[in-house]
Amino acid sequence: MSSVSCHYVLAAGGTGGHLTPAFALAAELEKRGHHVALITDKRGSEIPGKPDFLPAHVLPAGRFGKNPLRWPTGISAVLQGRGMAKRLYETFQPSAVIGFGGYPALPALLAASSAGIPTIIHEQNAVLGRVNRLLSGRVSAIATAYPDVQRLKGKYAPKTHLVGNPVRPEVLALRDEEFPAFTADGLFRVLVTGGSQGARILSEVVPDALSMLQPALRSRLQITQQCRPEDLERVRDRYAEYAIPAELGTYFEDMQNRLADTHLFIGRAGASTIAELTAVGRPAILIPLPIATDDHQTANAREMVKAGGARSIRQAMATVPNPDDASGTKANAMRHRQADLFQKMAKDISKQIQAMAQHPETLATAAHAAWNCGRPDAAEKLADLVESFGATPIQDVIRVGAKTARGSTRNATASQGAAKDSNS
Ligand SMILES: CC(=O)N[C@H]1[C@@H](OP(=O)(O)OP(=O)(O)OC[C@H]2O[C@@H](n3ccc(=O)[nH]c3=O)[C@H](O)[C@@H]2O)O[C@H](CO)[C@@H](O)[C@@H]1O
Repeated sequence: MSSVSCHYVLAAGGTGGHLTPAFALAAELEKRGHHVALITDKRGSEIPGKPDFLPAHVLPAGRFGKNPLRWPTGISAVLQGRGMAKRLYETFQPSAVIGFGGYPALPALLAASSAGIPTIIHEQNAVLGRVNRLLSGRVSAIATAYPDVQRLKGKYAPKTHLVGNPVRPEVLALRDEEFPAFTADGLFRVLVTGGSQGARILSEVVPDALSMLQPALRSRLQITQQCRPEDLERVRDRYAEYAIPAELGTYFEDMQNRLADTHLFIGRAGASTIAELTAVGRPAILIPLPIATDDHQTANAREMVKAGGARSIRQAMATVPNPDDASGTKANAMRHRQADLFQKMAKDISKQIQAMAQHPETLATAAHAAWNCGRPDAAEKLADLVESFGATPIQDVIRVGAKTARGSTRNATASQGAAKDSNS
């Protein structure tokens, strides 16, 4: 740990998936006496949970969709963002800039590397994301959440460091607590979430899956389920019909309390979800989002499944069409097919729950296997890596000219130091 107070800039897209680890790193760096600023988009500057000490600078989001006609707008936003980032660095004088993926990270890291400022990217998923892939050749170091990251070129291994995916301190605090006794109050508590946005498929299949459990298990169910706002009433009715007690909400702010009581999690395999389940040690049935880029949620789930901490179920359809959108014979046939697929998925999920939860010890063993996959020191390891680039305060690194060459020397030296510390 460095005793020198430095300045760092974190850059992340404005969604929970990118910002949660960025906030955790910001908290760790602040605790170590450093000054931290955030570059994000408009959504990120307004997101709940942003630490008060972290000033947010909003860059225009330069998106590159599939339509090449829109690319000029994206390129112009990146150039504009790069200029804004450069001006920020001139006053803030960061010792390193750390990107967490998402579009605002692209101009922020391009500006840093062209100014000779050391750059680090953090990849939360088990597949390298689009922005991180674009930046991977230029950056000083790559921090990963998983030991194997698909689409990360082997030639970058020397600058790649496994750190894990930092989670919120209040969730991490549960790591040393015992798995809740399955029989203490007779209840079997199941938590269902679909990532930060919720997932419609869970509303469609989970109530049915739970209703199919054998009576001994079903009669002890206590459900907490996150639903999309438009699904809330339908899911409430479904649980009422099955006489299964359920607390529903569109977003639970107190995830630490929910996880503390949970015996089994059912939901998506987003990066932060997996990091939290493994930090706390909760067994899971994971249903990866089938349309996630490069199927990264299936890749995220793999380590936990292999270890015995989770079972993974493939979602039958890529999308769930709105039942109100279609009419006529073809639409009816489609609805029947969809209902059959949902029914099959519900049966699958039910079978897996039955197998996992039939005996308290099976569930506790899976919980322990999940716990073993956790990387609770992710924020510290990432902060160590960051500090290895900023132990010596830089004064004039922004003055272009000699700085690119100087930056690369610093990068190489710091990267080697960090490799010794955190490459495991
Ligand atoms: C739909 C989508 O594109 N998801 C991507 C998005 O994840 P997304 O942000 O949707 O999902 P994650 O699992 O990474 O994070 C969800 C976060 O929301 C929290 N939560 C959830 C529900 C709730 O009621 N309360 C609550 O606090 C969870 O505890 C967790 O911290 O970025 C991740 C990181 O790149 C990717 O892995 C995901 O594939």
